[in-house]
Amino acid sequence: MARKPLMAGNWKMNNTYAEAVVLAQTISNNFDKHWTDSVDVLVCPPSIDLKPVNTVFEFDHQPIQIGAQNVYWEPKGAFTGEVSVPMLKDVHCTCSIVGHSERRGYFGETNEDVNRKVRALLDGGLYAVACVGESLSVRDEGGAEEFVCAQVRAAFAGLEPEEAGKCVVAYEPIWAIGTGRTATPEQAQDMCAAIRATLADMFGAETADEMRILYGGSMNVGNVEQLLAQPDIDGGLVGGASLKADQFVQLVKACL
Ligand SMILES: O=C(CO)COP(=O)(O)O
Repeated sequence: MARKPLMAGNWKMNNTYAEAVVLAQTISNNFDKHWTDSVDVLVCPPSIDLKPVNTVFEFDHQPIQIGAQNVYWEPKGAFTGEVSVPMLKDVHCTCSIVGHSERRGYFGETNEDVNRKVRALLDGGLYAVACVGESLSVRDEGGAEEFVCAQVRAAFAGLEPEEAGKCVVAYEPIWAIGTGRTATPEQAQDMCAAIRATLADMFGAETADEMRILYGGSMNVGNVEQLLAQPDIDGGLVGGASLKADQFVQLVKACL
């Protein structure tokens, strides 16, 4: 089964409100809505900018999805600083990133937290973009595949195959994020193949074959073609290059 690629921009903690609106508008102005016949496109701004960014895309009738960078699993209540699945749904998010290495590293997010977030998103009708990836020391010790596949198992523990099938995995080696040092296409492919084998073991080959696995980590217009040419890489989760409208649009076009 041919998987539809997904090109996703993770804006991280960048842009003021005005800058976010200008970036969304510039993407929209340079975007041909027919592209989404063959590629899904997702933008993940800071949560404060989800509504205005989506308003730009909806006003222009652009079929560009918006997603959050993080979510909490409780629906509402006394959880200062958190944002819930119903809140994301209310501003027309289709998904949230969960388990990004920056959340795991700086904010102590655990595999169990990631699993709760995946569960909450699916229960609320949204899908998860679950991030996995090893540090350089884990890779140098030769344990990268085992480490990453354990993260996949933990993120999707307890799901039914139909639920898992809605989700996306993003393989982001920590040593390649924001460093300009991309994994080689072979390194990325090998890991994405191992992730798919893990998904097949958990949910069956048919589901694993449907699920999209993205690569993230210094993806840019210079390396995107080679990465997308790999059989188990179905798109990208892009940080730095997604903050420049022209570059993000080029990355989308590379999926066509
Ligand atoms: O972490 C990433 C996307 O979630 C990747 O970031 P960069 O593309 O800036 O390396």
